[in-house]
Amino acid sequence: MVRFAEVGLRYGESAPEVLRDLSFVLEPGSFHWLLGASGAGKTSLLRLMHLAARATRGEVEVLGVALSRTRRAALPALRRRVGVVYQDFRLLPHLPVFDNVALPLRVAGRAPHQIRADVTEILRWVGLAPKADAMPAALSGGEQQRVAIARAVVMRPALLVADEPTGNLDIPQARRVLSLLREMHRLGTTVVVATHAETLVAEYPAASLRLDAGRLVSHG
Ligand SMILES: Nc1ncnc2c1ncn2[C@@H]1O[C@H](COP(=O)(O)OP(=O)(O)OP(=O)(O)O)[C@@H](O)[C@H]1O
Repeated sequence: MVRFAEVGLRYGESAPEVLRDLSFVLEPGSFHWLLGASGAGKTSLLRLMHLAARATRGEVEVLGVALSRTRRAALPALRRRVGVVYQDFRLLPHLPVFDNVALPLRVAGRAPHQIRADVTEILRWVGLAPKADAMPAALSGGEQQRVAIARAVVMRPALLVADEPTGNLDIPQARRVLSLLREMHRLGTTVVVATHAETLVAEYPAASLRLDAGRLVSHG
C-alpha cells in the first residue's frame, strides 16, 4: 500500500512547494495512471514513492512503512522492493543486456546460479532472451525500455513506478512496453505510470491520479 497524508515537497528551504497537500491511498495490487501537464509534479511525486526524495511535510507510507518514522539504515531494503522505469531507460552503456538486468541481484548479493536463472527467465518474459549479450546501443528504443523493465522487476518488487516510460517510443513499441507493465499489475504488483500519452490512457482505462500545479485534482 502507498499512503500520502498532507504531503508537501519543496526543493530547497526557501523554494516554493512543488507538491502541496497530497492525500491519497493506493491499494495493494492497484494500477494508476499519473496524469497532469508538464511541471505539474508527476516526477516529483514518483520520486517520493521510490524514495529518491523525502517529503518536506506530511507523511508518506510506502509498502506499509511510514518514512518519517523509519531509520535511514532501513531505506535500502525498502528501496529494493520498489522498481523504477524512466523515460530515458538509464541503462549502463558499457554493460551488455544481461549484466544490466543482473545488477540489482548482484547488489543484493544473490548467488551466481540464482542470478543466471532469474535474469534468463526475466529476459524471456520481456522477449529479449536472444539479446542477452548485446550492448544497449545496439537495441531499439523499445528494446532498451524492455531491458529497463526487466531490470526494474527482476527483484520482484511489490511497487513498480514508471515515469513517462513510453515518451521516447513509437506507438507499437509503447504498446508493447505498456503490456508488460499491465502484466506486472495482473501478477499482483502495485503499478503507477506517469504519462502524457492520452492514446494509451484511452486504450487502457484505469484509475488515475491527476495533478495540477502540485495539487491532486482528481483520484479515481
Ligand atoms: N531537482 C529540482 N530542483 C528544483 N526544482 C525542481 C527539481 N525537480 C523539479 N523541480 C520543479 O518542480 C516542479 C514539478 O516538476 P516535475 O518534474 O515533478 O513535474 P512533471 O509533472 O513531472 O513534469 P514533466 O511532465 O515535464 O516531466 C517544476 O516546477 C520543476 O521546475
